[in-house]
Amino acid sequence: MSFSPDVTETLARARADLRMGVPVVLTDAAAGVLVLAAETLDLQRLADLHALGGTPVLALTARRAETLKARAYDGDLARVILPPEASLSWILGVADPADDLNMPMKGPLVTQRDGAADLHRLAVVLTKTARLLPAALVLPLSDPAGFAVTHGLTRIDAPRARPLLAAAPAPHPVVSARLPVAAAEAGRLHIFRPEDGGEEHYAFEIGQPDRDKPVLARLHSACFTGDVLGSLKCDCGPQLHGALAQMGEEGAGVLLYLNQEGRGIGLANKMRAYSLQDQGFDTVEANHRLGFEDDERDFRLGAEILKSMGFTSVRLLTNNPRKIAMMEKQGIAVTQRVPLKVGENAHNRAYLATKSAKSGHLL
Ligand SMILES: Nc1nc2c(ncn2[C@@H]2O[C@H](COP(=O)(O)OP(=O)(O)OP(=O)(O)O)[C@@H](O)[C@H]2O)c(=O)[nH]1
Ligand SMILES: [Zn+2]
Repeated sequence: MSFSPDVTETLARARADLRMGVPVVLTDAAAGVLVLAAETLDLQRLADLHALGGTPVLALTARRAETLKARAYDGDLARVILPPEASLSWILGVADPADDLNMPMKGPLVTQRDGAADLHRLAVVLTKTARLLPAALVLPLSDPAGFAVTHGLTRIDAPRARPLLAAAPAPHPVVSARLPVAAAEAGRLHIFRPEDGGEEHYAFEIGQPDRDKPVLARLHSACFTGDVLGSLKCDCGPQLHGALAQMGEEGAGVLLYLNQEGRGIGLANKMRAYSLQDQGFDTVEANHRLGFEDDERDFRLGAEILKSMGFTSVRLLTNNPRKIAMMEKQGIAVTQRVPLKVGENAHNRAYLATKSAKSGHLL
């Protein structure tokens, strides 16, 4: 029967569970673990976790561990051993850097060095892709399959899930309609939806670009603060409107609006990063203190959408060489980089300078 969810669907369920604070079970041939997202943990579930016995660990990225001065024995990952009866605020304090400067002595944190960390790594990836703080409580289970059935928990078979997490499913076109806008009356908005029920992405097509020629294109990542509120902390709003204006003037172009808010960490985490920036950290340091990489976006998505619209080459409006490299790697030729230098102001000058110094953005 085809009624049961497949691995992609089960992963989407697991993310929704973690966002609600519901645990999930991860298994492979050798072991099985119970996983709870640190961010959505509550007192009752923490008490129940302690009552199960065993030694839970808090799995963190090596980025977060570095700030906490905890040893990461698993390369990109650290497994912090939970002190007996660790409190909810202790766990949140380790996961969330908001109070790092007020409470610099969270440790010393003892980290685990023996045993496999593969399921822990998957747990952290799940919290990241659920747009939560990248921190997961992990407890080994003796009968993981039975535990999942008894408690009605989503169970994920790690070996089958990993390849899917490495390559997000390509979104498929759902609908498109004519949409005249200020920059161009001949506009058409296309909606793309991923198979896993995740965020939809949009392509705004201006005019009728010739599919046999390089199209003027922009891969724009969502920025609610800049695009909608006109934030002065970044240059996203002026870039969005500058790109549309240029396409309008040329009479043809395609603007992809990718829902990868905050360079892929989500709006809540971006606001956490902004709080850290108010404490004096730059945009890259703030991401790292939270446990994220500088840029968590998957630009393959944009290439997939362009291909499904029939485009094979672009004149790309960007200052980011990584976008160009990723397009080329995914089989979209970038015949020209069209610089998009707009919107510099007193508030975003340092941000733009950091992007050029640390993230390779072109001036
Ligand atoms: N994490 C984080 N994200 C930010 C910050 N400021 C802006 N963003 C996000 O950064 C992304 C900027 O996207 P883009 O303008 O498409 O990308 P870019 O890498 O600057 O490249 P180009 O604009 O093409 O040169 C958006 O998703 C914003 O929400 C910040 O301080 N921290
Ligand atoms: Zn922005």
